[in-house]
Amino acid sequence: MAVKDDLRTPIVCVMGHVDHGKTSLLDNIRGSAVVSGEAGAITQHIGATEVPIRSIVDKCGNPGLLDQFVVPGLLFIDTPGHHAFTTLRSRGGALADLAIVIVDINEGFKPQTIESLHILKQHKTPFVVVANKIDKIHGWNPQKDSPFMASYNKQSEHVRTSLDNKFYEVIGELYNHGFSSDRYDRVADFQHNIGVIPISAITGEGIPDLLMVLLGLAQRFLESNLHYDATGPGVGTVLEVKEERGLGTTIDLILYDGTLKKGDTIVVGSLDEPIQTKVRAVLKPRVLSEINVEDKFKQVSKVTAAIGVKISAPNLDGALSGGSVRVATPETLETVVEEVRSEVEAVQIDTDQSGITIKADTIGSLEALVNELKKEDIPIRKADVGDISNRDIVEVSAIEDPFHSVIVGFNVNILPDAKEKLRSTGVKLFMNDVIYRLIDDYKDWIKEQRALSEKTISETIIKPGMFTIMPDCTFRQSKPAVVGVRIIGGVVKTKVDITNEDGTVVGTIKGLQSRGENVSEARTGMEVAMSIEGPTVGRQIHEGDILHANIPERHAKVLEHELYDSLSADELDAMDAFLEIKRRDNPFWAK
Ligand SMILES: Nc1nc2c(ncn2[C@@H]2O[C@H](COP(=O)(O)OP(=O)(O)OP(=O)(O)O)[C@@H](O)[C@H]2O)c(=O)[nH]1
Repeated sequence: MAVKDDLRTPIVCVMGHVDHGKTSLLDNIRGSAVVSGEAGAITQHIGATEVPIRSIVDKCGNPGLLDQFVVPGLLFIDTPGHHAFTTLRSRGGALADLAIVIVDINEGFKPQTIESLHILKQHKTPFVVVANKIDKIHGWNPQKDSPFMASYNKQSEHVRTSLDNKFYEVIGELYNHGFSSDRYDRVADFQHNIGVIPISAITGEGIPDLLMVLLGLAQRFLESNLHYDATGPGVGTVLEVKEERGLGTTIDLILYDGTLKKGDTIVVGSLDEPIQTKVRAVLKPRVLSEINVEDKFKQVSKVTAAIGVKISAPNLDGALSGGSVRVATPETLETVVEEVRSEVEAVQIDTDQSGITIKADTIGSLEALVNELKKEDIPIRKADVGDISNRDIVEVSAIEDPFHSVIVGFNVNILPDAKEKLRSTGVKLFMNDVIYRLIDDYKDWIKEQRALSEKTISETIIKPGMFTIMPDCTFRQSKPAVVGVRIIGGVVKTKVDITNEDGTVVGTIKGLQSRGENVSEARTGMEVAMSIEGPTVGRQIHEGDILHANIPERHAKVLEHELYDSLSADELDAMDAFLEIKRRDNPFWAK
């Protein structure tokens, strides 16, 4: 086997929690690849670093391995983070073919570690986990750039045990999140098991192993996806829209298929109409030897996937981070414009009649947020890219449903005038840079609000209650009548009117006594003495009568529509019995 010409370089993204070492890992991969020799010199792209296969194999100290691989190397996206991962899409999927989730072995899982795993699972992207900062384990004896096992074997028994313990905590946490995993050298089937590699981004220990495992993954799972057509029209994703001196607005993009040339007509995703423009220049970064040249970039006439390049072209102002860039010919232009438009609309338009409003910084992260909210059945009224503006607040404040008078912002800021406006409205705002934190916060808030409003309602609403006057238990005939009653459904309280089986109000409960003590309410099963203002026993009420708490129509509606789920079985029985009486004459009572 040898490198196949029609396979493009797999694209790799590094994800993980803040400070767990994403940038250090990328620096290490970039730096050590540079020093590893001529043949393996890395290529710096715009927004990405390419490590050729030869460099990886050299690093592992086993040139024989070269024959085993067919992919030309690995292209690491230079912007780390799950955010970059979600932003960088290719036709609705993730742009990255592979991912590395980095976790500080001494700190374990953190919110963004978990978020990264969720996102990768959703996109079905193959990944490895690296347990970083092994050099910080107490007593560690660093072995610069050494493969992990060689380094491990040089550690004392005590250090090895300490590493093993921490390592198995990582494995345990992965298990808790639904992933079966093991140390990479013990994984036989990477499709069902996640490989975990202990590394140090500072000393370079374990990095050769990481690169080898990535290559293995690429080869095993991606070969079929990596075929590309070098002569086909270029397709890419916008990494960043940037103002450059002398060039105007430019876009940095990762081209993941086909070819892109100077003079090509391209269609670029935008929140408005897709941008149609002509490539003025295709730019690559200058290499170190050309440092004396003034310009940061050099022009090339054409590039082929996978590569990171900068493009200068007219009218790029509205280009969307994470959006598509596609080369079109006069014949395909119309179709390509339509496809690019529908990619953007698919995220924006797929919203509900009523629901919350969401904002995110890029089209990719907006899509990730929409997906997560949909999974939770949270309705979305409007999904948009950009900071939270005054207009957003005004629009949302007009929504009556308090649960929908909500803005959820992912990785965005609130503009100063909007902040001002927010104070004078009832709009609830959630902002975070971890999607599932946002969702949890929103759900917790809803729960809290529901409980609060149910509590207020249930304190004022008259609940269903049904009781019978027990035989031989008339203690006083009238003014007030005092009788012994048994509660047979729901709850009765003082100051509540009561009706008989005809629906006629016969009096008001004045007091309740249980075992000689005054009580304010009595529940099903209790036998209490009840004083009733109004009736006389033997006339309006009799021993053996079944009587009901008189629920006003408005209360009955609230009970049926809002509190039904919170009523107990016996309360429901009492409710049904009461409704039956009221609806005998008027079937639409409380409907
Ligand atoms: N000892 C040791 N320190 C490390 C290692 N990896 C990273 N660090 C340190 O940890 C800190 C954070 O590392 P970064 O690479 O900036 O982490 P990051 O994940 O890119 O952080 P953000 O970009 O803020 O999300 C820095 O001080 C690094 O020097 C490691 O393997 N060993």
